[in-house]
Amino acid sequence: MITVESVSKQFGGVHAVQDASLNIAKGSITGLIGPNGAGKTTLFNIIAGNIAPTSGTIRLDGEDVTGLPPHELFAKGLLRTFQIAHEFSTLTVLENLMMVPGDQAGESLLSAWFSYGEVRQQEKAIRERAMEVIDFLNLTHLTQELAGNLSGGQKKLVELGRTMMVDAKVVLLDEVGAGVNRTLLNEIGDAIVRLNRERGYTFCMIEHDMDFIGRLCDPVIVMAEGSVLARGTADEVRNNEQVIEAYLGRGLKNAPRRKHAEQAGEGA
Ligand SMILES: Nc1ncnc2c1ncn2[C@@H]1O[C@H](COP(=O)(O)OP(=O)(O)OP(=O)(O)O)[C@@H](O)[C@H]1O
Repeated sequence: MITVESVSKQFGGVHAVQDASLNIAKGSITGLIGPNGAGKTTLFNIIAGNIAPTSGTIRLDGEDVTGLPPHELFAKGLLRTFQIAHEFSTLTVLENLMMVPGDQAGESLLSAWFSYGEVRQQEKAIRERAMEVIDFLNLTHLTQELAGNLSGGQKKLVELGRTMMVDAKVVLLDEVGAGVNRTLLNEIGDAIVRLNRERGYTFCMIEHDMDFIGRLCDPVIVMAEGSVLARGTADEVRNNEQVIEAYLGRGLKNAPRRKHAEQAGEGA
C-alpha cells in the first residue's frame, strides 16, 4: 500500500533519515517504534507530505507520491491525525466532525444561492455521517461538548473520528497513547481495531507504549539512527538483541518514553 524506497532526509549536517526502506501492507496495523531521535517523526512527515525527502521515493498503491502536499494525499485517502487545531476547540464535537469534508456545496456562494435545497440536503447527509461516527466511537454523550473541554484521550478519539468523515484508506497515527489513561487508551485501541477489521482501514502508528503496540500492531518496524533496524511481530522485535541494544541496553520494556506515558496514564 505504502512503499518507502531508500528515503533519506538531511537537516544541514543531521542525517535524520538514512536510506530507509519499508512497506506498510494494505489492511495492516503497522507499528513504527525506535529510540528518541531515531527518525520516526521525520519519516512520518515525509510520508504525509509535510516535508520533502532529500532523496528516495514514496509510493501509494504503486503511484509515486513523493513530495505531494498533504491535501493531495488526503484526496487519495492518505490521512494523518493531528491535534485538534486551537480554533476548533470552541466548536462542539459534532461541529468538529462536520467541518472535515472539503467539498461541501455550501462553501460555494454561487451554489448556495442557486441550489439552497442541495446545500440543505448535503448538510443533512454530513450531519448523519458525523452522528454515525460519534456513535461508532461511543461519544454520544459528548456530541454537543466543546472540543476544548475534552480530555486528551477523548480528543484523540475525535481526531480519529475526523478521519472517518472522509473515505480514508490509510491513516498515520502519531503517538495516540501519549498522556492518555489506560481505560481511554483501550477504547482508542478498540476503535482502531474495529476501523481496521470492519472498515478496511490500514494504519501506521508511531508509538512508545509497548503494551499498546503489542496489542494492536503486526508488524512492528524498528528504526534507529535514521535507518530501519528490524521488522517482525511485537514479540520478535522485543527479543531482538540489536533492538534492545538500540534502546541503550535497557530493553524495550524500560524505554524511557513508555515510562512517561504510563505515569501520565496513572495520573489521569
Ligand atoms: N527540522 C529539523 N531540523 C534539524 N534537525 C532535525 C529537524 N527535525 C528533526 N531533526 C533531527 O533529526 C533526528 C530525528 O528526529 P525525529 O524527530 O525524526 O526522531 P523521532 O524518532 O521521531 O524521535 P522522538 O521519538 O524523540 O520523537 C534528530 O536528531 C533530530 O534532532
